[in-house]
Amino acid sequence: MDGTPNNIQNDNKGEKLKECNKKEEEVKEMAPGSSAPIHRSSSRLQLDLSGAAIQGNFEERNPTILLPNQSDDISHLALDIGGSLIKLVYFSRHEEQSPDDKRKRSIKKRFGISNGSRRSYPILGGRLHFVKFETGKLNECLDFISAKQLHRGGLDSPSWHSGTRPEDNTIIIKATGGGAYKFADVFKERLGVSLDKEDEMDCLVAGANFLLKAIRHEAFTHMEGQKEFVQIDHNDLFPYLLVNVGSGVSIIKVDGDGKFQRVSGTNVGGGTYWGLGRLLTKCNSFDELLELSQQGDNSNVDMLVGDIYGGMDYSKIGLSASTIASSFGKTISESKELSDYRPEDISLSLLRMISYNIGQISYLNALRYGLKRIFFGGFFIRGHAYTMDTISFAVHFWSKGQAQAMFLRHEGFLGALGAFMSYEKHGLDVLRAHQLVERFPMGAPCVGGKIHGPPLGDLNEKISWMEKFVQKGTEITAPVPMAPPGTTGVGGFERPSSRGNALRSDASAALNIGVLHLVPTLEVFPLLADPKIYEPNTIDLSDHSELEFWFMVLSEHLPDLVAKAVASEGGTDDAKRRGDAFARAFSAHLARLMEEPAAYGKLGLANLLELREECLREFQFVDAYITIKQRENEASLAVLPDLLIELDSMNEEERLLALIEGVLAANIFDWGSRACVDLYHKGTIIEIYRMSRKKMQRPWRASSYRNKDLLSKDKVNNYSG
Ligand SMILES: Nc1ncnc2c1ncn2[C@@H]1O[C@H](COP(=O)(O)OP(=O)(O)O)[C@@H](O)[C@H]1O
Ligand SMILES: CC(C)(COP(=O)(O)O)[C@@H](O)C(=O)NCCC(=O)O
Repeated sequence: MDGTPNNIQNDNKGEKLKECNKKEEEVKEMAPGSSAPIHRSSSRLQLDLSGAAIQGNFEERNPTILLPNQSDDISHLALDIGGSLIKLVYFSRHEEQSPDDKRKRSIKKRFGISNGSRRSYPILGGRLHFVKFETGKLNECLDFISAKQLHRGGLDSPSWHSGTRPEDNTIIIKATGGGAYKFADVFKERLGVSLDKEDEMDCLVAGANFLLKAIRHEAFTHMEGQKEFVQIDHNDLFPYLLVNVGSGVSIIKVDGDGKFQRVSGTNVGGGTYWGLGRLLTKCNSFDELLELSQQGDNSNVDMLVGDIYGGMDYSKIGLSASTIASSFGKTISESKELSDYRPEDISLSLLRMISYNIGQISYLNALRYGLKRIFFGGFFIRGHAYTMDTISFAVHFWSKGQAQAMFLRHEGFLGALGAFMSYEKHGLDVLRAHQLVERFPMGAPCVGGKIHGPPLGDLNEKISWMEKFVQKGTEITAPVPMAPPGTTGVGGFERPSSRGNALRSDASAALNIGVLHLVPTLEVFPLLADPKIYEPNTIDLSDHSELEFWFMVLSEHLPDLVAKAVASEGGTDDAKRRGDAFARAFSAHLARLMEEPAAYGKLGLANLLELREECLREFQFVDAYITIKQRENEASLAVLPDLLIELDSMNEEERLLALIEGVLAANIFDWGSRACVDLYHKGTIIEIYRMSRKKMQRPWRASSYRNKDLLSKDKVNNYSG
């Protein structure tokens, strides 16, 4: 199982590496030409605190602190340089701002206006981005960092922001993984940065704990093709087993924040699958190898129990005839060459062998420590349905259902996130789930199971790419292979069911994670009974008929929305082009979600509508309903004096009710009534107000709130957002 000297305890782990690290740090901390150590502040998030002042009332518990000299454009980068892949997590404070936003901010700055948040720094609003490169293509990674100037954020010098860089001021970036040692010189040479090395196991645990505590719907189970998100109770998270399947596999018992023990590991991991697979199949990429496995039949390569027992089960010990008795065992008894075997079969056999093995070793370790929950991370998992099913199957089978395999959406980024967390004062650790909002770049549609298109910086590029895409007439598909349930019952390693003709879309070249928007100003509605279990989505789209219904609603409504969006931008040719591109991108994402509702995490109706907004914004439609809003505002203002007279004539109680109903009428009511939407087309907002107060039936009072006739498709026409 393990048999290696790898079971290092947290307290003595990596002493040598640490020592070497320490020496380097000592050198770093000495100011040149002096014996005095300088304060090593460069590993902190770079906040310019000069001129900081409390704004407003000093007695307040959390007064706003104004940082007048703080640049908003902080980027912050952490790396995990592994045996196979380099993972980057970087933070951008205010990326992609319009010049207008910048102007507003500089005005605010000039007049000393804070961002309005009651919470004070150091909690930062911004975005966390996740990117990966192959370690063998280190130069691409360096080019990326350099092009985006991500390493700038590592420089703790106010003067940097004004453009001068003192010669002796070294940029320091947090990094973990073996490559932080191996490639330290290259980083120094190419980017002039020093890698501040963090222990890999520390980082994996910190990353996993952060994700499990801070991100809603981070963990999920995957059994027989079914993905189910698991709500983790923060107070009942520890202990758990963390299995990181990277090039090799580390198995860690986690008891708390910073409290863990690496209890085992195995050298048969992701590197084994990819390395052996490449040699045996001549595949050019990991994804190609994984894709091949989808068409494989491992019984051509593996020796099954039935092969040994003349087609019979060995039921006495619980093994069916189709159970793999020996991976690749069939290849010894035949006088065949490698070329006589189908690469597809080899890939599948290898994938099953390694996944089962990892599942089994993990289970044994869970058993050893009495743990019920096993979280699997690392890029070997690749969001790949069949891999996850296989691992889950092994854990379930061996533990007789006592232990559970769970997977993490940010599977490959645990280490990089942990390295990021090791920057002091980024404030991330105190952010809570509701302050992290995940958004997906909507510009590039999904074709053949892959999100296509280059990383587009410029909208024109995005549109011209979209045009090419349309010209080609490429069919938009997002196949989700779901073979019929294939287990025969007597146990053993049967074939898990999520296998089919093509790779699942979330195992495509793109990552199935978005950008994490950190919004520290978001607060939980104080009257919620239990914010932890509150689910804002009243319509759960994991019910496929519900999803189909909404897919149809949104698709049918799309031309109308595009027309409005184009009109909102003056109906110009450019707006038409953008509208067309938006429609294609959004349709492609809808198609993907139809095939795989959980592709972007747990999906509810609110997410779908938010996704549509996001997509509109990506094609630079600021507000598709602006012209209608203007029309409504004008109409409302015209009748406002009469309305005020009417309200004034009421007694206080009546008036309050009328006011509340009026506010709701314009917002909630239109979500539920076809009649209301008809009014939009014929009348004005004020008419809706009057109608809602007089004779229209309120949909939320109807016996069947979820009745689809009441929840008409027209409710998506609402523009109140
Ligand atoms: N594009 C890819 N290129 C190479 N390996 C990949 C790729 N995508 C997934 N993998 C798998 O992920 C493994 C690396 O996982 P990762 O968690 O990044 O570990 P490491 O830190 O060792 O690089 C590879 O060994 C391979 O099995
Ligand atoms: C040495 C490693 C920690 C490096 O991490 P990786 O780059 O594979 O993510 C890992 O490969 C590992 O745990 N290997 C297993 C070695 C063993 O326990 O047998």
